[in-house]
Amino acid sequence: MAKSRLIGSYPVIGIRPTIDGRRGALDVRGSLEEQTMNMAKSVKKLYEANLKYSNGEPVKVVIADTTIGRVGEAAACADKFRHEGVDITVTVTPCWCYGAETMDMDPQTIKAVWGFNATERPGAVYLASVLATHAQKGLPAFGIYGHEVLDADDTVMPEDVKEKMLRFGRAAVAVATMRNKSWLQIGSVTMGIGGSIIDPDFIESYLGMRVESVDEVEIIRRMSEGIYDHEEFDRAMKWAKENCTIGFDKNPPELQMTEEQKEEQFEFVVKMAVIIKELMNGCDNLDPKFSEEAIGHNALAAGFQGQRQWTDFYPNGDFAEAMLNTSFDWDGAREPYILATENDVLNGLGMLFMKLLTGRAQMFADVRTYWSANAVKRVTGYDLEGVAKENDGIIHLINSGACCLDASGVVKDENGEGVMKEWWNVTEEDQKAIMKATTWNAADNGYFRGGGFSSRFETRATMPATMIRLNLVKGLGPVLQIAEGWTVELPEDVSDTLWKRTDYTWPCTWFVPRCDGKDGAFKTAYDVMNNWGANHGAISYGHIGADLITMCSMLRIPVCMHNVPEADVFRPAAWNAFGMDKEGADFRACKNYGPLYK
Ligand SMILES: C[C@H](O)[C@@H](O)[C@@H](O)C(=O)CO
Ligand SMILES: [Mn+2]
Repeated sequence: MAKSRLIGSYPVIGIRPTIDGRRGALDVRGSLEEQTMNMAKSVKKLYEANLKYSNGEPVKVVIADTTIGRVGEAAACADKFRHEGVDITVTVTPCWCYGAETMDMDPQTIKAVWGFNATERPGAVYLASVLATHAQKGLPAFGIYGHEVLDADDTVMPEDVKEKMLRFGRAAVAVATMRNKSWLQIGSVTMGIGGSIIDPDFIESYLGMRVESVDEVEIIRRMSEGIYDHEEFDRAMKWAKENCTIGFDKNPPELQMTEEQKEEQFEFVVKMAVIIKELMNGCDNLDPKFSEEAIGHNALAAGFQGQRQWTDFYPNGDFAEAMLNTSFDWDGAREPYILATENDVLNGLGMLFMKLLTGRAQMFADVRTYWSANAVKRVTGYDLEGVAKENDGIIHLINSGACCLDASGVVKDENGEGVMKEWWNVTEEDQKAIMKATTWNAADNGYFRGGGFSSRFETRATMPATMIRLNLVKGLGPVLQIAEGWTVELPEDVSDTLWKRTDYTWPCTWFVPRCDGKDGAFKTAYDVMNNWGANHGAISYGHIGADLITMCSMLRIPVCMHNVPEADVFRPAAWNAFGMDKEGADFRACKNYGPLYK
C-alpha cells in the first residue's frame, strides 16, 4: 500500500478507564476493576476495527496502564499519553468517580466521556458530574450516555453508544490529523475569487496548520532544471498514454492546437502533476543535489492558481488537479491528495475535512446553475422524476479540473449502485473503469489560452452525497454550510442539452439536495442554491453531515446551514448550556470557546 509521505504524526486515541477509588472491607474499587478495564478494551477494539487514518492505516489506540481512581493515576496516565502522542481521549466508567480529581485536564486533547448506564453503580451520575466540571473549567467534552439501562455484567456496547463513539472518533482523528501539517498555496489570488485570498491566521488558529506558499515559477524551474523524480515521470507518461483517452476538441478549428503541440502539452501537464505531488509531500527519489526540494512542504492540501495568469500562457492544471484528487494514479491506488483549483483554499479545506472523515476522493465544483422542473421542461421537454421532482429541481455542479475522477460513479458497490470507495478499497478494475469513463479534452481556448486538457465525464449514477462550503465572514469568522442529497442521472439527451449550454468539456454532475418544503434554506433546491455562500462547493460521497457537525464543534466553526436531522447532531455537552435552539447555541458556544489554537 502506498504510504503517505507526510511528515508528522497521526493522532493517537487514549482510553482512560476511571474508577471509584474506595477500598476498605467491601473493596468497592476491587469489585469494579475488571468491568472498568473491559470497557476500555471494548472501545479500543471498536476503534481499531473501524477507524483508519487517511493513509489507510488503522488508528492507534492506547489504554492507561491502570484504572484511574485518584489524581496520581490521572497524572501518570497523562504522562504516558504525552509520550504516546495522544491527541484524543475517551474516559470510560461504570461507576461513580471523583471528576475533578480524575478528569482529563489537558487543554489540547479532544475529549469524550462514556458513563455506563447500569444502575447498580452510578456511572451515568459520574458522567453528568464530570461533564459539568468540564464545562466549569472551559474544557468541553462529548458525553456518551446509552439510552437503555444495561445489566452490570453486560459487555456488549449498545448500538447508540457505538454510533456516538465512532462519530466522535472519526471527527476527532480528522481534526487532530491536521495539526502541524501545511496548506500549500501555489500562486495567489485567482480571478478575484475571495476564497483564494488566503487567511493564514484562520488556518493557523482554527486548524493548527501552517500556510506554505510558492510562486508558480517554481514549477517551471523544476521542469527546466530536471528537479523531479524522472523514474516516476516515466511511469506517469507511460501510464497516461495507455489510460488517458483524448476526447473531442470543441475549439474553433482555426484556434485548435496542432497534434504536435497537443503532444508536447500532454507531456507538460503530466510532468506538472508529478512536480506538484513533490511540492506537496517531498520526494525521496530526487538527485541528492536537490536535498532541499526533496523535503517538500508537508502539505496535507494545496491550491493551484489556474485561470490567470498561468493559463494565459502555459497549459492548464486540470490534469494535475483531477489526477491528484483521484484515489489512484500511475502507481495504483493511493491516498487522494487535496488540490483545489482556482486556489480556492476555503473549498479545498472543505474537501480536506471530508477526505479525512471518509478516506474517499473528493469533488470540487462550481455550484453553477439551479434548474427548476419547469425550466428543464421548457428547454428539453423532460419531466424531472424521483428526488429531482420531489425537491423541485437539480443543481448543476461543474468546474474545470479539480473534481476527482471517482465521481463518474462508474464503480459499483455490492448492490450494483454507484459508489466512490475509500481509496484503500479501490481495485485495479475500478481504476480501469474510471479511466474508461473519462476523456481528456483540449482545454477551452477562451479560458485557457495556454492550452492543456480538461478531464471530462458525467456522473451517471444516483449516489448519496454531501456538499459543503466553508465561508469566512468578517466580524463573525468561519462558518460551514452542509447540504446532504444525491447525485442523479438524467436521460443522456436531457443532460447533454443542459450541459452544452455551459462548459461541455468539463466534469458534469447533477445534484439534488434533500429539502423539506418549509420556508428557509432547504425549501427547495432553488433555496439551497440561493443561500449558498460562494461559487464553489466541496462534495463527498455519502451522507456525512452529522460527522461534519461534530467535527465543526471540535474546531469551533459554527454550522450556519444544514439539513441533518436534529437527533443526529452530536456536540460537546457544554453546548446545551448555550440554549435549546441548537443552531444559536452552536454559534454562542463557538464564540465562547474560540479557535482551538488561539
Ligand atoms: C468563467 C471562469 O473562467 C470559470 O472558471 C468559472 O466557471 C469558474 O469556475 C469560477 O469559479
Ligand atoms: Mn470555479
